[in-house]
Amino acid sequence: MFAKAHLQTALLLVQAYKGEMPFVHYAKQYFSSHKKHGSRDRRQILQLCYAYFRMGQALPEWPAEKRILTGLFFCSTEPNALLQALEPVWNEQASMPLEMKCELAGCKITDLTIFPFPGQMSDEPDQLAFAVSHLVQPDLFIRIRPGFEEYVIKKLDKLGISYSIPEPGSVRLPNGFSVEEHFTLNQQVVIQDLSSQRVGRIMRAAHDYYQMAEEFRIWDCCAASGGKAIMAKDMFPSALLTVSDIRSSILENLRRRFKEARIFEFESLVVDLSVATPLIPRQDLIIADVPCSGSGTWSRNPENLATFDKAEITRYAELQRKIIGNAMRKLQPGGLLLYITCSVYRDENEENVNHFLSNYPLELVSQQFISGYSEKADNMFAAIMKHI
Ligand SMILES: C[S@@+](CC[C@H](N)C(=O)[O-])C[C@H]1O[C@@H](n2cnc3c(N)ncnc32)[C@H](O)[C@@H]1O
Repeated sequence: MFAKAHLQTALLLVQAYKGEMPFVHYAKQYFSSHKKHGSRDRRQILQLCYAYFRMGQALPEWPAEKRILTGLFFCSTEPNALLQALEPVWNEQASMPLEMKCELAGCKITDLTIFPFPGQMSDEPDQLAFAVSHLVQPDLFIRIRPGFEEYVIKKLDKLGISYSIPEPGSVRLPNGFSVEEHFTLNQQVVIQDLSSQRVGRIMRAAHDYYQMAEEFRIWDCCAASGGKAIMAKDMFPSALLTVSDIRSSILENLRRRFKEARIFEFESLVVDLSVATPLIPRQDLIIADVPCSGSGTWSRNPENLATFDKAEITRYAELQRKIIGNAMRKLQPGGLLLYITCSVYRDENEENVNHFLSNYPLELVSQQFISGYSEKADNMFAAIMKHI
């Protein structure tokens, strides 16, 4: 009976939500003005809402209630109490392959065009596999900081949890594992998606290929709280690091994280790169992990699958061009520009790289779609360009 009431609340929420803020904040506001929902109710309602969002653009002609239930069925990998209460016949088949679930639900797997604007995507992903990957919540990944490899693995073994090592230094953990309870966050390990860690390997390869000195200048020009910057410092400890971001509050987070990470020597500054270039020396490596649609990470915030506005792709692509235009003024001849997005849209990725190559003295070293969708990880794009 509660499940049916929760379904009605979820229906109300998903139909009222228009993408005005992250859904988690929207739902929080709703629950704070509707105190009758206890924590178990809230969990179930949210589960139903997210099941709906994970259906994204698929089967738009189906009524919203049916899309919630179908989403719940498709997202369930084993029988569970909520599905049992709402669709007991489907619950018995919860572990079936997706193709068979589709038959049972009255659709075909090719109807699962979950992802918005697939025609705008970079060529790389297999569109259907990519679309249905959004039915699954990605895993949690940590990067082990240099010197703590043995300690972390021993501790994970001792805890007896199920983990795996997709690549040396990376650990895949079950969602819900409390990293901070067991490790000193940022000192021993950093929470960082697998694809983001792979960007580090691209950075390392380019550095080694060009035989750059170990002591060189790095500028992380869109640093946020410093995920890429900490990784860069772990790879090149003697590099002279500058970090900047448009938001001073996020740089405060960065400074706290850097302290925990025992990184004390760096310059930090607030700068809006869409309109200005900071007064800093020319750099050997600029890391530009630019603001983007985030479309490669929508498995983590699936409400975007249902609400994303196409005009945002152009808005981001233009902002990215402005940012690179100003950052370029500080790239040393012979230096490297590492352009990164967590987008799957061509305009933010390959098209922007073409624009940079045509407008600045740059040559392409490599560009790569870092595909995470088949590994329960994010999807990213990275291009390395050299100042000629
Ligand atoms: C994708 S995030 C960077 C993530 C970060 N590199 C990491 O690994 O954790 C992009 C950052 O760009 C910043 N940003 C947005 N617009 C900007 C601008 N005009 N100038 C400089 N930074 C900007 C945002 O505040 C955000 O922190």
